[in-house]
Amino acid sequence: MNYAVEVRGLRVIRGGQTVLHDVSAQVPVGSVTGLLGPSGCGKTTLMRSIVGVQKVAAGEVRVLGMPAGSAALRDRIGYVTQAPSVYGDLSMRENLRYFASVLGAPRDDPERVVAAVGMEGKEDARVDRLSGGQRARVSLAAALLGTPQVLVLDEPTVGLDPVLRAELWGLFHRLAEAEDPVTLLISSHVMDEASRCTRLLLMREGRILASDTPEALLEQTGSADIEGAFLALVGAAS
Ligand SMILES: Nc1ncnc2c1ncn2[C@@H]1O[C@H](COP(=O)(O)OP(=O)(O)OP(=O)(O)O)[C@@H](O)[C@H]1O
Repeated sequence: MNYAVEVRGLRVIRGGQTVLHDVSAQVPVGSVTGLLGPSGCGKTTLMRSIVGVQKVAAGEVRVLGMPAGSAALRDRIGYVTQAPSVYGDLSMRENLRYFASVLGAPRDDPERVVAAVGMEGKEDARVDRLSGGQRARVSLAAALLGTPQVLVLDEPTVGLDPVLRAELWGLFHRLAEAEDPVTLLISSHVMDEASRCTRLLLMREGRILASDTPEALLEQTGSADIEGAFLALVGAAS
């Protein structure tokens, strides 16, 4: 299998505590990989390590074959944090033009990404006057500029209504299935989003509990849903 992200023996210490213990994980190219686990288990820390903004104590993180944080990865990896990463006092159009110029993305790229996230007609409203879900889509649009090969999305669907959530998952799959596939790593603490992923990384207390397809995890644990599989794996590990 071809991997877009490879993590080996990763240890991260934050605030004097070890928050990732010897984590190893792979994200296959063109997969929609869900990073699932309870609040505080280390999902954001693992994502920060993958995008190269986290100090690591030990281990190795490679993205598209290069060490995480390499300059060559800057325009190949898009990262959407939980906190809005766009300017509230600018419009969506102004934000996208600004980020496109920083990235050296094509001039018509802002238009393309506005359409990709279904925000046509709202480009000129100030971002801080948009709803939470609309603001989430502005951040996602900014991450799509320049056509990155890897997208790392930290809880992108939190607080969104079910229709919008389904639309965004549809967009994630279209990106993954495109001719030049985008690899997506998407965190969530909502286990019922697991069924929308092609692969899962289940995390608990700074460790990877399991890494497989949703179907394989259900079969392996004999569970009816991923929440049941998670509990079975926790039981087996303790
Ligand atoms: N800036 C920080 N300084 C010290 N410790 C931190 C810091 N940020 C996070 N931590 C700790 O690291 C651990 C992992 O946090 P992390 O944010 O990676 O979890 P998470 O799974 O993403 O949680 P959530 O789903 O709530 O966002 C937690 O125990 C948290 O308290």
